[in-house]
Amino acid sequence: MISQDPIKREQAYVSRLYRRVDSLRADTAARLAEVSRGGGGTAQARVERDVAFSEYSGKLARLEAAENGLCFGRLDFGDGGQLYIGRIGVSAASGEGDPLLVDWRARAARPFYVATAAVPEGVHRRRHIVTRGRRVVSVDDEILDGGEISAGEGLAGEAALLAALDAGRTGLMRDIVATLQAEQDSIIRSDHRGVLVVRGGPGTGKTAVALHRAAYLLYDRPGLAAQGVLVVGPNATFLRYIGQVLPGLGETGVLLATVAELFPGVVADRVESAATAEAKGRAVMAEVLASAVKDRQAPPGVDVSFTFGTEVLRLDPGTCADAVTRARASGLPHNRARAVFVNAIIDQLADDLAEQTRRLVDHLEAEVADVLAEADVDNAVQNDLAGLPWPQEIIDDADRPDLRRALASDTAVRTAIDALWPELTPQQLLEDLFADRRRLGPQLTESEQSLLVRTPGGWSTADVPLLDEAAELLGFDDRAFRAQAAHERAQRVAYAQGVLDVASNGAPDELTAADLLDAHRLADRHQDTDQATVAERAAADREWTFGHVIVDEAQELSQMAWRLLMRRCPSRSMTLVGDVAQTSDAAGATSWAQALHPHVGDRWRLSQLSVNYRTPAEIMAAITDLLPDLEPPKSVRETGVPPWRMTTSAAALPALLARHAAEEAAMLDDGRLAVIVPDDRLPELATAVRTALPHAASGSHPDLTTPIVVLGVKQAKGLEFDSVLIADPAAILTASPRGHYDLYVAMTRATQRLGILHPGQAPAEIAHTVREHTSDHPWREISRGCR
Ligand SMILES: Nc1ncnc2c1ncn2[C@@H]1O[C@H](COP(=O)(O)OP(=O)(O)OP(=O)(O)O)[C@@H](O)[C@H]1O
Repeated sequence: MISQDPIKREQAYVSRLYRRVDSLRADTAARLAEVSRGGGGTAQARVERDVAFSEYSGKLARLEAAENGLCFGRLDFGDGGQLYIGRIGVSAASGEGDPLLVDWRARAARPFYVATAAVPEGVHRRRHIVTRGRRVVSVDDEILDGGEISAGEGLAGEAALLAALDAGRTGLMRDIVATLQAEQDSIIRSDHRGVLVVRGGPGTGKTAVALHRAAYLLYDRPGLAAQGVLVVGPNATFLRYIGQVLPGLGETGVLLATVAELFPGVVADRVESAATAEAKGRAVMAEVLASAVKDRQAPPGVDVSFTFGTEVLRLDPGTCADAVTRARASGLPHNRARAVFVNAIIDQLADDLAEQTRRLVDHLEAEVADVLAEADVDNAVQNDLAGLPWPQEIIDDADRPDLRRALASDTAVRTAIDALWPELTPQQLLEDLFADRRRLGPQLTESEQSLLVRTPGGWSTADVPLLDEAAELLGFDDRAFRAQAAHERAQRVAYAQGVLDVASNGAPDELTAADLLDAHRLADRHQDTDQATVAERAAADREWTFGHVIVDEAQELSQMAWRLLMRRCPSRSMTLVGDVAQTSDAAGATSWAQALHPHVGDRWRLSQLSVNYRTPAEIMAAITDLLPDLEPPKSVRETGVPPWRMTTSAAALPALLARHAAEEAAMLDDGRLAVIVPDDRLPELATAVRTALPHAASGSHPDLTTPIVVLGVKQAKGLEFDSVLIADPAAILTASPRGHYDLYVAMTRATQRLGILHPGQAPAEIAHTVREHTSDHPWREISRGCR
């Protein structure tokens, strides 16, 4: 029993914290308003204003985000010291003494997550403070240095953790800063700079850990915010589900995207078969594309001739082949190497033209000499004729640039060059490649070629990594652009340094630009003023490279998608989370080593999460026959509510599904129910559910915050609901070669209850592990039986 005193005591402290945060907020808002009001002025004043604006608005966002659950813990140390832990760091108004609140990411906060009775880390008591709004509703203490090791040893703040896990779901993922567990904390704070793989079964907190690691790195590595963090998820529904976690932690500079969204300007909405997508995802496609580009550089087998003015110019295959060799030897991508090719061709044409002209002049001279010899012309006239400017003096070295320019701008010459080495966009290259099976090359089998050939129009998700690969191979001739950008940036840095020098001469207690930034960051900020956030700029720029990339459900990525992501992160500072057993995409990874070896060899680190926080033990016991070789993570809790299944006929399934969904919906309070169905039955069964529950959400972008949602099994990946009702498990099992994994994902989405309706006999995979129910009201009876 907890007496009221600790609650009162903590309330007093928490209220004091909120007062301080309110005052910081008011102060920051006032400064922001002041900055926003200022207009015009010198360039220097504008730079200072932009800097202050972005700093104050960031600070205000962090203060606003900390409103809920501002303070959630207290550490009492054996030596009498005390620390309060919360979402942000808060210092006293005087700026002196210990902080009033320590940011959960600070080193000092670590014992809150990792101290145990076995290794108390100097902590006497760990207190979880639970608040509702600004009110403290309970506290929960653990004494760590008392010599007793409790049954829940291994879990930090067991009561607070279980309360969080039992709470109803809202359709949006929540942060877990108050109840992070030690194994999760050590991954979040890992100082590993390269690729960190986080492996774990369903519900082990992989997604939560990945997002908290992003927040931690942004706190711990100050330069990272400017480079940006990319979080890649498997689909748009999942990204909406996790979308509030980082803003809720005060971090907004993170781009959340699916792979399909990573080629700016392309909307990947073309539908194609799983087999085609799988074929497009294989690494061999990189070779196919490289060959496709080479094909477009192939020298002709016969002479190419065209007219230039009155001359007929000819390019023989040997000349073209030499130019191709020189261009390829440059090592530049196709479109940039084109300049080398064009130079070589124009050089050759200019030589040919000079040679033709010389021959013409020789011929003319000979003719004139003959005429003169035949005519009786005196010496003086002969001398005058010899002094005339003959054409060979027109095409001398000084004239060559003009001649080259004339050649290069001549339409016939350009048409000929375009045919030999065309400038290509990634879209053109791919359209042409897929339009003609002869272009598809020897790396692919006949059946693979058949999967890829198609009529033009639109792009699929699996096309995006191919477009990106093509963009790399083709390049974009941006030398002039880059030189100009480098020059402008150097000017901005010099200018910004001047501003900082002046700004740092202010009064000692005034916040100045120099306190916040160095000249380089200031210069970049200044450039960004009309460009919104780092995330928005990164989203619009295919060549943006991120400081850190997080991939959730990383097992879903094809080899071609891995290549794209590696290009976005040359530093290879990455956190990859996933469960290879949950791969449903046939192009996805079956082992981490296989996926990563081509990019980082064996230079990656593996961490493991071992506890299932989502799925209760009763439901985990039901999946043992589904994937018998798999060792599932241990559930942290039991609910006492076993899953159930019910036999029906195929004809009766839709109506029965609607009825059971409605019955469960009525029992949900404010929780969430998902009806998970085979992908190809989604429209039909969603319509059926809506006859009983008209507000049930479904479709390609269902609103997960509605109480009932009907999802295809692939859409359910990564999500969770209080209750799950699965329809037609046999169809899920047989829909794809990875059907077992799909049913495994579906069954592990529930935090409380699971029901399964199967037309005909139950599939053997669940027949013995899930109890059959024959009554009309299984939800009610099972819940009643458990009371
Ligand atoms: N330390 C924790 N405190 C409170 N809740 C937690 C904790 N760890 C995980 N959870 C909760 O457990 C649930 C599962 O977490 P999460 O979705 O991150 O798991 P996952 O491993 O990504 O699952 P899956 O691979 O099955 O999609 C979430 O509701 C998450 O908030």
